[in-house]
Amino acid sequence: MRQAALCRARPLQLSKSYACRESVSWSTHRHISQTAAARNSPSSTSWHEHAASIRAGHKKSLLTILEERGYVKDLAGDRNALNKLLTDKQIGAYSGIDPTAPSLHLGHLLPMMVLFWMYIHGHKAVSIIGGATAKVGDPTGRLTSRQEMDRNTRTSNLVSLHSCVRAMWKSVDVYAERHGYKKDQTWSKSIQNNSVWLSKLSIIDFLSDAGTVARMGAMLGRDTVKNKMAQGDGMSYAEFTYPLLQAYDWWHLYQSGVQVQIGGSDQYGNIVAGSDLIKHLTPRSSTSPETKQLSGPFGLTVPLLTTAAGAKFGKSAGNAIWLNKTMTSPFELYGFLVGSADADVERYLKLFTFLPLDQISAVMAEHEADPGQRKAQHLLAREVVDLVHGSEEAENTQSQHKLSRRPNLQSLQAKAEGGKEGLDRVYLPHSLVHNKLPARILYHAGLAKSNSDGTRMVNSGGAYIGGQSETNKSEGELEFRSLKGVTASAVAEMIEKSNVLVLRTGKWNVKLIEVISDVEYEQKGLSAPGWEEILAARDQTLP
Ligand SMILES: N[C@@H](Cc1ccc(O)cc1)C(=O)O
Repeated sequence: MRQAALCRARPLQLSKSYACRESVSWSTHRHISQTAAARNSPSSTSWHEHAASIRAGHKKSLLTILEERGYVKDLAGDRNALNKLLTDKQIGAYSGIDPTAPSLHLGHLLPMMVLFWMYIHGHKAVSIIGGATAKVGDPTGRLTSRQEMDRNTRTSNLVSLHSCVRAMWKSVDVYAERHGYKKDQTWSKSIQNNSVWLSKLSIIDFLSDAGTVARMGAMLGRDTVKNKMAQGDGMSYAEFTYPLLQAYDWWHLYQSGVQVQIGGSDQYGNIVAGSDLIKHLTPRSSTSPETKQLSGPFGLTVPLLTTAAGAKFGKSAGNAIWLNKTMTSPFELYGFLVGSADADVERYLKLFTFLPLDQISAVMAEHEADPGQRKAQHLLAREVVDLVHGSEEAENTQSQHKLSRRPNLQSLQAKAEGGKEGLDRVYLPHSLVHNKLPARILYHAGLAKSNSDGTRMVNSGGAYIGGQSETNKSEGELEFRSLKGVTASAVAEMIEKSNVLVLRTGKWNVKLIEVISDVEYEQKGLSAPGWEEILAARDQTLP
């Protein structure tokens, strides 16, 4: 019976990308660059030698690294066997995401980080997008069923989630290199859609493989089933079967060496369902118990993160923080992370960055000496934006954030009076500034003769925006950066916070712009280049 099940399961077609991967031979060498090597392994030594130095206690094993950084909540399988497996052998690891939304969110990043660590240590990483499982919807931890999605939304979610995951994986290579882990051809990653195999699976094969292995007692005993039936909106047969579909994914992947599944802490039950299925469907062999254990499945769940205030991590005011920048701007992502509580930031640095632990301890010591500067939070925010959106975006976002801190007006004035800068204070109405390109604001503020003159100044690097310096402790110290690359929305966000904008052209021409409402501007009887046009347009639209 078991053999028969195996024979049916084997001929499942592999997806194209998978088939490609399979043709790449699995080298037994780890290639870790010099810098990382200094921390983790000897440069370019064989897997063998590296394993020997871990066994001798000279290097940390990958599992120890994961444990030390706080990634491991629960393990399905024996800890020491997994430790040995990850040390001795190049294996495959996977984590799945159902495309219930068009983008990854910050919560997805945690299990993905474990996959990234495995990847940069030479293990084969597989991201599964649950095109098939999303049609059923994982009921885990829910009391109410998900709203059914129409076909178009499902397809568009699938496509955009896929591109989001792909972008993440691309970013990881660059981010890893910045931290000393240099990519080589043995690094292997793939993204696969489980509808490739699940939609080809016949119901009879499914029932006779997974269906006969799963026991009703165990399935009915699961908290999700009990709670949803007793306190929730009941459970459909399809939802009840969800763990078996996920189990089948793993069984499918296991046959190509994917021995580890990683998931959020709520995924433990689904992971165990997969591990049980694999154990049942794997033919008994005459190998020793140890060899058998080492060839078996292992599950790893990451902790559920809650902020110091008890909210689910990755949600701000009840909304998810997305990794797709059209849904959550890098500025907002940075802002969310920079707002991390002092009690959380060290933990997050370990979980969401590749920074070595000694560097994290060093920054924490600096942070504790002067918590007001939020040095650790800024580092966290910058690293995560770098990982998700790349280093250029991270640098821009960080300087925009620094600029958005409200300048201290009094000391700015004092500085202007004492210094060479001719600081001129002007008012501008909201409509001339809000969501306007910086070049245009230069014109309205009287710093450029026209719109195009403003654009020319910005493009030639002759126009600047000022904000309060963070590095310099003297309050109100002005720091200028070029306006080139500063977006209208960054300026808008800045104004939203402080209502003040400091712009400079050339060396000395500085305007301190206070943004007031259109009504107040009119009441004050003020005018600025471009304001008449706004008034004229408004008068025309009046009844
Ligand atoms: N059930 C997982 C997603 C998933 C889908 C398929 C898998 O094979 C694995 C995981 C979740 O909801 O988070």
